[in-house]
Amino acid sequence: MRVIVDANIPAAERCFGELGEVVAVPGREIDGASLAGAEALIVRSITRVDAALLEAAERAGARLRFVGTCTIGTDHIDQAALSERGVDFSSAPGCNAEAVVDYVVSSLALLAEREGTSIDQRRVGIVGAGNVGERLYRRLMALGLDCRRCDPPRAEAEPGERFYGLDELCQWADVLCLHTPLVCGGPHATHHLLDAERIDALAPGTWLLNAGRGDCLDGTALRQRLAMSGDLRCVLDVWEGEPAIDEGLRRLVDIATPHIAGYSLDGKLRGTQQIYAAAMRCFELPVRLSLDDLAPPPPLSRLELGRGLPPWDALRLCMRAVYDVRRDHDGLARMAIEQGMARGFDAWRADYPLRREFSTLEVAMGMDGRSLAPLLVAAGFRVN
Ligand SMILES: NC(=O)C1=CN([C@@H]2O[C@H](COP(=O)(O)OP(=O)(O)OC[C@H]3O[C@@H](n4cnc5c(N)ncnc54)[C@H](O)[C@@H]3O)[C@@H](O)[C@H]2O)C=CC1
Ligand SMILES: O=C(O)C(=O)[C@H](O)COP(=O)(O)O
Repeated sequence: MRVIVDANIPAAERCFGELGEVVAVPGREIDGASLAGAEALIVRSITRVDAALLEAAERAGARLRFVGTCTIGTDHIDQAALSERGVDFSSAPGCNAEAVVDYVVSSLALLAEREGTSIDQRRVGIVGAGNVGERLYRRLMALGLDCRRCDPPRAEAEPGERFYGLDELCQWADVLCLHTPLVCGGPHATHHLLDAERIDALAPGTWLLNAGRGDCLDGTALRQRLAMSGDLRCVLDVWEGEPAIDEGLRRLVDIATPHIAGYSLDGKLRGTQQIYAAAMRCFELPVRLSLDDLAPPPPLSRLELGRGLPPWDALRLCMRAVYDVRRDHDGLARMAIEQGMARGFDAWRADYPLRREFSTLEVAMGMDGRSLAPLLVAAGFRVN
């Protein structure tokens, strides 16, 4: 069997090699011709799998029976077009949700440090409380922040849970985190959910983060507000028009990264493993590999904290030992200068430096440091 995989999928050969010949193609170059003879296609989010691609693939002699995306988001997949052709489909729900939460916590801590404040005084509004948003909600609440959620589909399905309307949340929050999927129609559409009117209404000093999908936020309206008054702090990981993003907007935001919030090795491997398992089930083969077989030991597995550090300084130190979001912000800025915006955006992602999740680090501390343990555990570390 011939399996076409996005070249940016770790452990692809090891996992999908169990099905047959694995051919790696850069995600943006997967077209009908490259699918000639293929029975399985494994992508990430940058390959649009729609009727046009499937028709071109059929003309080139593909006999697709399985399509999998090793990502949480599915807006790049026309699932109706697959189902019409009887092609099995699977995505990887939740695979990199922990990594996105690490990214957000790391970014909030950096903004607070730059302002000389602490994040535990902030009121955080989370828009989209699914695998990512709900984990973020729990982590931030455990860290002592005041958080509220907006999720109309969940509000309808779970009348016992407390959710807030978007406008109410925007008024209340001084930090707004967007974690919605891109949904283009229907009662809960998210395209430009944060439109010009809502962006203009944000109170000065609000911190705005988007790690969902770029099209959920009107980037032109945000650029105009930042250019006019510069009174918001912004963290953008996702953008309209990726990879050729608005360079003017990139320069104006405080933390600008190239859609890597979920790019921990753990998150990527979890995605690969979930799709490997789905593909094996589709072809009625045994699932032999687990995440433990794929994930190497982390380069830093244990850290011993000395005495006397204030709690949030200790936390920042542990976070930076595992992941420092400034690396990705600086990396994108450098790549944009060296290679131009679109190529630079993809170059940083294709050659992404190793990153592990907070949970891979065990923090040790002496008896007098025990009071730090709850904070570190709340942030996602293991302590002993
Ligand atoms: N920046 C990155 O690297 C990553 C981005 N993502 C994006 O984040 C999105 C969310 O991920 P998950 O939480 O895992 O997905 P999920 O499907 O578990 O949750 C999405 C949540 O959004 C809610 N929602 C839908 N429409 C809404 C609306 N109009 N307003 C508010 N909430 C709404 C849903 O009810 C659901 O609870 C993904 O669809 C993907 O597009 C995911 C992983 C990595
Ligand atoms: O899982 C998702 O959804 C994401 O947004 C991915 O983390 C994005 O990764 P790529 O598909 O861009 O490699």
